[in-house]
Amino acid sequence: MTDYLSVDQLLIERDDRLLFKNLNFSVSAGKVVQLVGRNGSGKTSLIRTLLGLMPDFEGQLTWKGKPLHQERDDFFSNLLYIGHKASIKSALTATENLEWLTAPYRKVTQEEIDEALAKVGLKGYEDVECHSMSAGQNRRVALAQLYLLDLPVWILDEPFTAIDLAGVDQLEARIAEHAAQGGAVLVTTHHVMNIDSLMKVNLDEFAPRGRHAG
Ligand SMILES: Nc1ncnc2c1ncn2[C@@H]1O[C@H](COP(=O)(O)OP(=O)(O)OP(=O)(O)O)[C@@H](O)[C@H]1O
Repeated sequence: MTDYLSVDQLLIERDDRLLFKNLNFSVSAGKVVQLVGRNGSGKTSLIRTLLGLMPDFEGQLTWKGKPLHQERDDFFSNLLYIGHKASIKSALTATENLEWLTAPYRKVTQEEIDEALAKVGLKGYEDVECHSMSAGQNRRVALAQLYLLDLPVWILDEPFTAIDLAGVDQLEARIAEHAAQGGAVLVTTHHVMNIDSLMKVNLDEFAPRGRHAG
């Protein structure tokens, strides 16, 4: 089983305040890692650290067994990251957003975009500017990338936010399908997921004493 990303003895602080330490886990082919923890426990900080946006940490981060900082190009060319804010530009249409978001990877056709938007329940919204869509619909536009890009590793920060029940079921099924096909997923969510290949990492267990949830 390919270990794509590994976190070894990771310690992260923000403003000299320890968020967590001694954190170890791997994001491997065929697995879904669900990152949980109370608000402020450091889930987004951990993702930002993996993305190279927070250089101050202790411990080792590896990509396919090699130091992540030396393998950034390979990491980013294999990664689909959908952040908490989902990177949707409100002045662009759903189609234009998806063309823009997928451009670094490959040229997608209008037909592919139409199909992906239909899969996330946005048939008929192809040419609608995102400022006239709801929060959940905006998130669905971002999630359409999960049907357009063939990248093995997904990092999804709170992907279920603002999504209705039907959308939640569909997203969960898509995540499970990706893992079943050999993909690897790191997802932060408080949503309870029923996925066989799921492994939970609870950051509260790695927080300093006295800062556990409760
Ligand atoms: N921009 C920032 N500058 C300085 N400190 C920050 C900043 N953003 C967050 N923090 C601190 O880092 C800690 C971890 O925040 P982070 O956003 O990583 O937590 P989280 O687990 O993702 O939280 P949530 O569940 O609320 O999204 C917070 O307790 C906060 O004190």
